[in-house]
Amino acid sequence: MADSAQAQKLVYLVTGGCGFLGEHVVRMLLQREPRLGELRVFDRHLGPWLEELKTGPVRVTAIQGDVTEAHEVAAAVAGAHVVIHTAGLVDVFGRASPETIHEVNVQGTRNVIEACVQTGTQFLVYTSSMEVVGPNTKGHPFYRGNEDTLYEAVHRHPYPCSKALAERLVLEANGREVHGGLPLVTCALRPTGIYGEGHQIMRDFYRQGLRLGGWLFRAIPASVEHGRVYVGNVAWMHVLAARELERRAALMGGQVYFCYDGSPYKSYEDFNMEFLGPCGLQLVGARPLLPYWVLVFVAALNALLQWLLRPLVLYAPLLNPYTLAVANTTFTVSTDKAQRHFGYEPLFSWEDSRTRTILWVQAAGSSAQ
Ligand SMILES: NC(=O)C1=CN([C@@H]2O[C@H](COP(=O)(O)OP(=O)(O)OC[C@H]3O[C@@H](n4cnc5c(N)ncnc54)[C@H](O)[C@@H]3O)[C@@H](O)[C@H]2O)C=CC1
Ligand SMILES: C[C@H](CCCC(C)(C)O)[C@H]1CC[C@H]2[C@@H]3[C@H](O)CC4=CC(=O)CC[C@]4(C)[C@H]3CC[C@]12C
Repeated sequence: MADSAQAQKLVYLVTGGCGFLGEHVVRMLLQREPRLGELRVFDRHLGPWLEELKTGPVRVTAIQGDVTEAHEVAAAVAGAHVVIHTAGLVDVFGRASPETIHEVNVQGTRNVIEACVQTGTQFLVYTSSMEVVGPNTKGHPFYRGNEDTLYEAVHRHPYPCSKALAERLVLEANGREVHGGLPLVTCALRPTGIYGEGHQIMRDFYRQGLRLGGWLFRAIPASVEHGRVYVGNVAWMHVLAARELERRAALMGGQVYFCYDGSPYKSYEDFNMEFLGPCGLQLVGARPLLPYWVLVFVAALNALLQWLLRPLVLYAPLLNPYTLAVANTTFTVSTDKAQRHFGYEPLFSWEDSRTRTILWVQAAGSSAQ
């Protein structure tokens, strides 16, 4: 009986499977989930790289769909054993409207939950974010905190608001009866700032540095620590959590886990230099070159320009009051909850993560020339 249960092949669905994190989750499942029988990759935009995966031993089904369309989600979820819901609109730059962010991140998540309930899918892993906790609007530091650290989570920006609401929906859905009578088991993983192969903002910083003759200019004090985690380890954590939800339902159901690994605690810019430095860039200044009030002023000006220009053109620079506050507030985690609850250990050391990211930045940078 135990043998036949072990031999059972499972159907996994990854929403947002063609995004930065989603692609790593998809590839990790194919490499490291022995019970995988079929992998459904659901995304609004399917990547051409999916084709090469279709020649392997696991059946890979690409599904072009929108999480805001309940019927499309239900069709994709039907018959799946496990859903990893990573699709989301990651926008802190004002590219999308608050309504669209809410629709994708909150209503999309509601659709995924309801689809699980209607079709009898029992296991749901949700990609949440550190942003559901903070940094808060008051700029309070969160220093080496864990899942139980008390922190005043106050959100105003549409992205963290939407992630917090969606996470709550997922956690509250734990224990709901799904079609067939069994309970839904859910958990939420909260990555800090993810980096690694495919990280577009890192690539943009690299290209910007190249345009400026190899220089980047420090804007944030080196003393402000920003939590970062390697994409391969975040993907591995999703795969392990999804695998262990069944065996450890009572312990893991309804729980949140920060994503962590051995990446060093550094400021956002100093951390990026771990990769951009070996690619030939230099960060100028031991201290920020501009006084903080100038950055606050430019960020506010950018927000005003975005609002004024919106009828004519989309103006969405990296610097705005929200991104400045996030980059300028210490937020780091120190926890072993995922290790205690489901045996997570980072698959990639810091050295591996760093080397892989450097190689990718070099390749991505040269392909831009
Ligand atoms: N990038 C980061 O540093 C962090 C990301 N996260 C979360 O991780 C998840 C993945 O983020 P990334 O990979 O960075 O973003 P991404 O933008 O690269 O990937 C998101 C994927 O979701 C898909 N998607 C968006 N709207 C959709 C819709 N309506 N229907 C179907 N698919 C849709 C996109 O096409 C994309 O492939 C998100 O839920 C995000 O909130 C959490 C913490 C940090
Ligand atoms: C773009 C910011 C850095 C620019 C600062 C400037 C203009 C002074 O150089 C990024 C700083 C921190 C990033 C965010 C953070 O890593 C946490 C995140 C979690 C998520 O769930 C989504 C992405 C993000 C909000 C991430 C976005 C870019 C930064 C704000």
